[in-house]
Amino acid sequence: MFRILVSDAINEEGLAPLRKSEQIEIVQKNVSEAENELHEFDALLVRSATKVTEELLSKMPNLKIIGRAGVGVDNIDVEAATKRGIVVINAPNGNTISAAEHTFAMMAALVRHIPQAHISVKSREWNRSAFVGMELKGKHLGIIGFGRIGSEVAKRARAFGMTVHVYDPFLTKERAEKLGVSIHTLDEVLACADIITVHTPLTKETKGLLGEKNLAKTKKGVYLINCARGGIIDEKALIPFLQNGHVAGVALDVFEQEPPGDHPLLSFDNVIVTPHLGASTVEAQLNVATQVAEEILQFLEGKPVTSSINLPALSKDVYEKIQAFYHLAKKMGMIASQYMNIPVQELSVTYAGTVADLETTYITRSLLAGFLRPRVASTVNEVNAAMIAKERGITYGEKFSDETHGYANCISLTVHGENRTFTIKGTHIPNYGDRIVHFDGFTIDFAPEGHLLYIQHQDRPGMIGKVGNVLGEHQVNIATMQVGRQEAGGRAIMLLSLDKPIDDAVMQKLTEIEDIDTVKRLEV
Ligand SMILES: NC(=O)C1=CN([C@@H]2O[C@H](COP(=O)(O)OP(=O)(O)OC[C@H]3O[C@@H](n4cnc5c(N)ncnc54)[C@H](O)[C@@H]3O)[C@@H](O)[C@H]2O)C=CC1
Ligand SMILES: O=C(O)C(=O)COP(=O)(O)O
Repeated sequence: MFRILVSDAINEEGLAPLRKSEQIEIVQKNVSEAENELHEFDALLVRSATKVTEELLSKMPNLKIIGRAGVGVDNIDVEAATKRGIVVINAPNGNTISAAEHTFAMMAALVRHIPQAHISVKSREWNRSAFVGMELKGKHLGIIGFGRIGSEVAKRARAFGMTVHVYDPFLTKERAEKLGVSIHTLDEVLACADIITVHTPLTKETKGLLGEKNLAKTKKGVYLINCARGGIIDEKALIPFLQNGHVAGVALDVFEQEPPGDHPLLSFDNVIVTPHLGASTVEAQLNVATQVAEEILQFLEGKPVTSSINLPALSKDVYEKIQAFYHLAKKMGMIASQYMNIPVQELSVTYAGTVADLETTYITRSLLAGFLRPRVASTVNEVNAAMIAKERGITYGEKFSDETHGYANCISLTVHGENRTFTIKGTHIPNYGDRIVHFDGFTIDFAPEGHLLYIQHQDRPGMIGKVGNVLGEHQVNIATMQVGRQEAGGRAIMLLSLDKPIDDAVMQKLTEIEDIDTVKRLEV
């Protein structure tokens, strides 16, 4: 049974996929109401109101996934979630149209003074000359941030006969051409625009992007719109520009602090505001809730998610193709980590054959997670494996090769430790399973499953019997056994799979057998 905490207002119909599952219980409470049961939740579903801080995460040790029914994840400490191995997903395009339409509604309201005129008429006034506006046709619109919403705003602006000027440092020429806009520098946009609208995420670079310095570069009489994130336009810096009339009007849907309380900007007649309504339409809320609910369900059923903020993107089709290798790689990582139980500096993974054509990033992350799992006390999975490896000074890299050793596919892992290197190779055979085909210099063939026992010994007659006797005396049943040697009478290995794990006493007995050099338990 999985428990999901829904801590913000999420569209009820959108939750239907989760409600259908008998394995899921949904609790709709805000975080403080759920204070005493926070440790029980497997998933958390939020919009922008819940602040998912490190402190909150520390109270939710069972949490595996955070779903954001919307775009912006600035209310979530993604780094802290990643460290804990918690997947963070969002619904990137469910509210695009609503946010673009709201931006346009704000633009029209701003230049035609609709909110002010509305208040005036409601106050029983009829003052037509006080609300003379400006046409949008023929005006220059500056769009800062040309992603999903910015580009939808541009389409609508063109329909209104506006000229669009875009600033987005990550926008390629090809995409700009395809969308029929020209790319400008920020200074060019600031200098030419009659109206500027921002559509970036809130990042270190965009915080205060329209601050004192850049506001001074805008045209006198400019209108500004922020339907993206509070703080992209610096609220404090804006005040003198409104006071001296340089900025003709501002439309804000978002604020540095939400709600903004008694903010000085609210006392300006030419500042029009909405309470973060960009995504608040029936359609957008149904879209984002459904998208996130479906993704959470997939995740809890052990399937891949497609809109993760902290995992490589993976479609269902791709997941189906890589699934087998993903599991094989994890097992290879676990075996290598236990076998090389010394500090290691580097993992090098080589993909050959059919696996080399797949999305190997994900497979490598799985291998890395498998490798770190026996070494790390905290949860380690594909989400935080790269971060934990970095913290521990372990580098890793991928290579591709044609050498499949006769198999259709082959994954090879070489672990570089202090004064020692270890290589393991594995293959996945459809309808047969995973096989380890090379182990530390030996050609071998065993299934990487369950309680494995590795023994390295001198190739002498009777060795198998001696090992069998010790295990038999201790009631340990051998399920399978594979042997390999480099040359007759030389170094040889046995890999046994046992029905139960063996304890230290049995290990000791095995080590005491003459001609046995090494005995290791490998749990997969
Ligand atoms: N008011 C509301 O209710 C809503 C607000 N939003 C917010 O709108 C914003 C845009 O959302 P989307 O278009 O979906 O995101 P997006 O990721 O599709 O687009 C963001 C764009 O900003 C650009 N960008 C990043 N850093 C930049 C920089 N330093 N300078 C200029 N451009 C930069 C990126 O290259 C990208 O093209 C986000 O902040 C999102 O949280 C989204 C939905 C509803
Ligand atoms: O999706 C976004 O980024 C939004 O800002 C929408 O926020 P909300 O879900 O309406 O609190």
